[in-house]
Amino acid sequence: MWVMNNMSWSQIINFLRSSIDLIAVWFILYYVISMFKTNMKTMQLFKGVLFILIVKLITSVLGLTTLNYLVDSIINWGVLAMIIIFQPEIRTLLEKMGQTKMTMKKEISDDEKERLMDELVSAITTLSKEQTGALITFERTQSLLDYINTGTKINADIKSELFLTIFWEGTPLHDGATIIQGDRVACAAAFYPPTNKELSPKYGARHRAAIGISEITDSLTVVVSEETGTISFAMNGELKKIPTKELRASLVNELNWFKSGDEGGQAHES
Ligand SMILES: Nc1ncnc2c1ncn2[C@@H]1O[C@H](COP(=O)(O)OP(=O)(O)OP(=O)(O)O)[C@@H](O)[C@H]1O
Repeated sequence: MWVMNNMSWSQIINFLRSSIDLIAVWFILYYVISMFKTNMKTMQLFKGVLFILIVKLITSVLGLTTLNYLVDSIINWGVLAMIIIFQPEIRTLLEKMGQTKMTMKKEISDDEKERLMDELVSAITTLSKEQTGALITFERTQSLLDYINTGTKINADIKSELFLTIFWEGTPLHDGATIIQGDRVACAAAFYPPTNKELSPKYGARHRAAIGISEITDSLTVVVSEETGTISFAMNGELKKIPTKELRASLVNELNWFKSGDEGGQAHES
């Protein structure tokens, strides 16, 4: 109160301006860092930029003019190159800034979520038992619109029969991935950039695609192997085998649809 009494209006306005400035910078940094954390490609970029800045600092301090000139050229052209190379990531970042929660955009009752979970578990379990290869991706906070656009839009209810029909080998849509946005099946036959990681030879193109999308977005992809029927989750660039009995609990846990996180933990296998 004493401080406020002794401040002129212009000082108060300056103080508020600086606070808004700082809060805005904090928000931008927060979003950029959260993007880096979930995206391997941008994480590598972050390390690259950090390396160049350190080299720039060293060359300036030591007065290494030729090297300094070279680093300056890299920085000047690098900004343009980064905008071109990381155009999808920049778009995702801007989209993310304008959204609140992508996973469940509209209010859905817990009963309805239980029903959706039953449909998903039933579909994935059947696909696994019948050794039908499948890729099912759940959008989380980062938009998958770019990848939905590579497939065939469906915008249908989540139904077990729909997944069994999509991934049946006789249909034109069985090749590629199905993407789920909230409580809707957004598309089928989507194409993902495969990972370049070294993987065991037992993993083919389907598993590479699942890991690939999990490296560049924070999505969760369920992969069912055609060869073995094994169910795996691809998240944050890693593949994790999921025993059928744990499928429901693992999905509930990863998708975070239920507030307390433990509803529907029992497997309801059909
Ligand atoms: N880049 C991609 N994006 C989306 N789907 C893909 C991609 N590459 C392959 N697929 C899907 O994976 C199928 C090929 O899987 P492949 O048998 O090579 O993989 P796999 O990892 O060995 O799996 P499985 O254990 O099921 O045989 C394709 O028919 C297609 O449906």
